[in-house]
Amino acid sequence: MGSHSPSKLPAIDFTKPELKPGTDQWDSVKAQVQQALQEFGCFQASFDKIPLEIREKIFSVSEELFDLPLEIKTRNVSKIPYHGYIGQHPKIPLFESMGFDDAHVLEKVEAQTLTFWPQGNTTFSEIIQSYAKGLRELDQMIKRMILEIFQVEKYMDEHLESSEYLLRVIRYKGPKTSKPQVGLGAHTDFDLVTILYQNDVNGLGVQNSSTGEWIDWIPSKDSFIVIIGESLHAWLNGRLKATYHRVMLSGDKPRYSVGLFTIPKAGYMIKAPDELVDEAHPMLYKPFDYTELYSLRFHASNEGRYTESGLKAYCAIQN
Ligand SMILES: O=C(O)CCC(=O)C(=O)O
Ligand SMILES: [Fe+2]
Repeated sequence: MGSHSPSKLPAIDFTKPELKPGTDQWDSVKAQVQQALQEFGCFQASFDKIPLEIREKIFSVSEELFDLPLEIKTRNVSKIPYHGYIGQHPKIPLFESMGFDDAHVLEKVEAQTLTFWPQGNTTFSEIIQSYAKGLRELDQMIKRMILEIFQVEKYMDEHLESSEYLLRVIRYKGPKTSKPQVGLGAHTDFDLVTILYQNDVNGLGVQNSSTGEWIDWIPSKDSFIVIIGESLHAWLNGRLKATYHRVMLSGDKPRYSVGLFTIPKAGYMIKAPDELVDEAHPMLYKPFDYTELYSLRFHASNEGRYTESGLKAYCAIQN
């Protein structure tokens, strides 16, 4: 049920066994998604298709990865800014992150694993891959529901074909203070949809897109946070806002989190479909290529990715 009160994030249950398009259950969950997105711009999803063991181990294998020497971690490189290793950044000193492109594909993860452990690390690659593969199912259900809500579900195949998955594991050092410190400043993500999961050290806050109120997320082992990114905001011609979120930390325990990001493929132009453009909703953004714009934005700003949205600055249409 979408249990709402002003300072609690809507919670939606995706654990129903027969959650298939066209069923009553689907429509009832979709109605909750619609309400949550309209009122809040974000929600928490419970989802149990990833075995609990994998959900627990994702943090211990992350720890193993982050405990590697820096010169090994920095082998995690990517053409796209922020997809590879990030750490020791003066603006976000507590934060460290590594990315895995196409993490749901075992061979891809295995190949990347070899850059960290030349002799291989089967446990590591299998946990990463099964986590990403399981969560991809949730991502695709949510995307289909969103397209149905705006009656553009005929574009579902195009969405699936034009996007790819990036899994990022993140560690925040405990700041060793009792007063909360910034782990990651308030920002929107630039992708389509992000699904976040974390260990038992809280810290994520999300902003209600209607009221501006910040809500601390109190997670549980089977709940994930679903965040709308700028690329989906643009593709939907503004029907949904991108979700502002941030991480604040206190104490000395490290916080581990993991994000599944859906990224439009390089070369794919994000452009709102005709069905979503009319007199009441003039086209908001010029078509853009995620990779190109993201790189441009990243390089143009000293703060890298952690600035406010660059989308308006680069491609807003003056209506
Ligand atoms: O650590 C988290 O929960 C949030 C991470 C995040 O917002 C990001 O990497 O974009
Ligand atoms: Fe984010």
